[in-house]
Amino acid sequence: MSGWDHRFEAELLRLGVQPGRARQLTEETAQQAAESAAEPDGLFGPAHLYARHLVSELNTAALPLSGGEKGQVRLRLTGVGKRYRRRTVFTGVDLEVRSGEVAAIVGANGCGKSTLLRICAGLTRPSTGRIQRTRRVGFVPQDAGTAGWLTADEHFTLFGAAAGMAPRRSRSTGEHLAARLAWRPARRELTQHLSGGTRQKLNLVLGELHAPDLLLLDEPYQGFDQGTYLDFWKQVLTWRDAGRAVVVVTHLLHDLQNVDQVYDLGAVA
Ligand SMILES: Nc1ncnc2c1ncn2[C@@H]1O[C@H](COP(=O)(O)OP(=O)(O)OP(=O)(O)O)[C@@H](O)[C@H]1O
Repeated sequence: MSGWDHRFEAELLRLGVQPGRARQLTEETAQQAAESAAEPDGLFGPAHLYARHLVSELNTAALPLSGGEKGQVRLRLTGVGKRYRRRTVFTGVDLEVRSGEVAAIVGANGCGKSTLLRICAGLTRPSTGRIQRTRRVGFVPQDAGTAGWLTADEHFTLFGAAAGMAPRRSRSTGEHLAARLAWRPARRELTQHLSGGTRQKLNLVLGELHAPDLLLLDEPYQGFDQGTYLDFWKQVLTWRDAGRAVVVVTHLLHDLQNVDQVYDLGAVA
């Protein structure tokens, strides 16, 4: 075994993977590198980081769910916790969100709402616990993940391509979804020239472009005017009626009348 393989296996063991399974994963990884005629370092990056990534993937079991049937579980967290170095942000989060349901995550500033949503999206690794979710996930981060030098149409094409959509379909879907938020993207306008609220509309459309089964929204209405805010909640209810599962981080108590369950993260720290 190479030095990389040794470090990889050692990190798997340190992360609690059973010895037989760790050996099997190490051999499979070495084989993949050999088949690609590449050094594992070049193909997978540093051994310890790849081991952590793999363990996180293994702990994130995909729920075998698709389609719009109501009532099926789209997201399940069991005993999920997060620590940053010595600081425990939260522990023991159990949450289940089903198709046709809207869940709100609430709690004081800094209690870990955005961290929890990133964990649900698979972008942050939990320190403890297990996550199961459907494969088709849309994530709308708090800070718009858009590029200032692209137009809205270019965003639609780019994000659509990542989901395997043809350019024309991406653009027409994006424009249709934008219209639901009372926005008609101008053909040549760069995103950097859009208002904050309009950029946030783009962010929301991009999260929904590929018709995900599960939508994860981190305070998605920042910068919206009153009319757009109401359009947004109308849209949430449309998603729910279409059998999607929605998780929304919110600070606004009056939002809670629209949701099926409220998870107070402040209460579990
Ligand atoms: N990458 C990181 N490294 C270290 N600490 C982090 C990291 N990301 C978040 N934190 C810390 O974790 C805690 C939770 O942060 P998070 O942004 O999830 O809280 P929040 O409830 O969403 O806050 P807010 O309501 O202000 O948006 C904070 O103390 C934050 O400083």
